[in-house]
Amino acid sequence: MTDDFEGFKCVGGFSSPPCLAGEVAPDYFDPLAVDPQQARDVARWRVAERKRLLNERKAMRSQNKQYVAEALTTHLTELLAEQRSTATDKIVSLFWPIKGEPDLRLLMHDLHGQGWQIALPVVVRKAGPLVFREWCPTTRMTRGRWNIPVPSASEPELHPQIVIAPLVGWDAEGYRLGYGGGYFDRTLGATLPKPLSIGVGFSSAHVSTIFPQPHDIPLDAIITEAGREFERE
Ligand SMILES: Nc1nc2c(c(=O)[nH]1)N(C=O)[C@@H](CNc1ccc(C(=O)N[C@@H](CCC(=O)O)C(=O)O)cc1)CN2
Ligand SMILES: Nc1ncnc2c1ncn2[C@@H]1O[C@H](COP(=O)(O)OP(=O)(O)OP(=O)(O)O)[C@@H](O)[C@H]1O
Repeated sequence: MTDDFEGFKCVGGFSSPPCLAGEVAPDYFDPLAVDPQQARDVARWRVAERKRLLNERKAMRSQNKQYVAEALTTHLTELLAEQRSTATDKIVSLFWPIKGEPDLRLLMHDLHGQGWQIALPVVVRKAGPLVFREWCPTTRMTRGRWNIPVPSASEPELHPQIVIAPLVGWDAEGYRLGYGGGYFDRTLGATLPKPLSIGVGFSSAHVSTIFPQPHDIPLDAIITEAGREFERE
């Protein structure tokens, strides 16, 4: 490599940050670049779609919700039994139900009884990755951000191999719509090795596409009361 930059518009050297790549090599194509207008349109669409899906979920009869939680428990029990043989640590994260999410607390108890360690997500930093804290049936819960019940700060931090994420919406390519904080994407994007990610929610929360953006990380599987709606090859 030569140090002669005469021919280049940018004379900063070859260690230019990626945003200058187009100046160093004019034909450079940035696959992660987004059209700002399009990004704004997608963000606006997501706000409206979340609202619609959350209202629909709110209106669901509690009998139906209970049926969904039971069916999800059956499907997840089966899936986790398949994972059991390969999982070395047997740590799975679930969630404490909020805003009409399926209540999988009985599953949390069952799995704990089967020897799984259960972790719950905690927002420790706004716009940061989630931290997971250990939960067991006797754990004292406190209120975290947005009043979400979380294991108290004295509980140990865990690194789950399997992350079960609640869905506000989902599409058939494994993309998830959540509450709009970007927390699961940030967490999955920052965790190595990447945990197995499973989205769970209502079959009726299917949308034809969530218009995935570069920050969206597709899940490995999507489970609803109808069974495995999506599974990565
Ligand atoms: N049960 C459960 N726990 C979870 C999640 C989840 O989806 N479900 N999370 C998954 O990521 C994290 C919390 N993420 C959340 C992100 C936003 C809002 C929320 O209510 N946002 C407000 C807007 C507030 C603001 O902008 O300041 C709202 O939607 O009205 C709630 C949870 C961690 N714990
Ligand atoms: N890895 C990331 N790095 C930086 N910003 C991110 C990342 N992931 C998501 N975001 C930002 O978070 C915001 C919300 O993202 P998105 O609409 O995908 O949230 P969500 O998946 O519905 O929310 P949640 O996971 O909290 O339930 C977006 O503005 C996005 O730019």
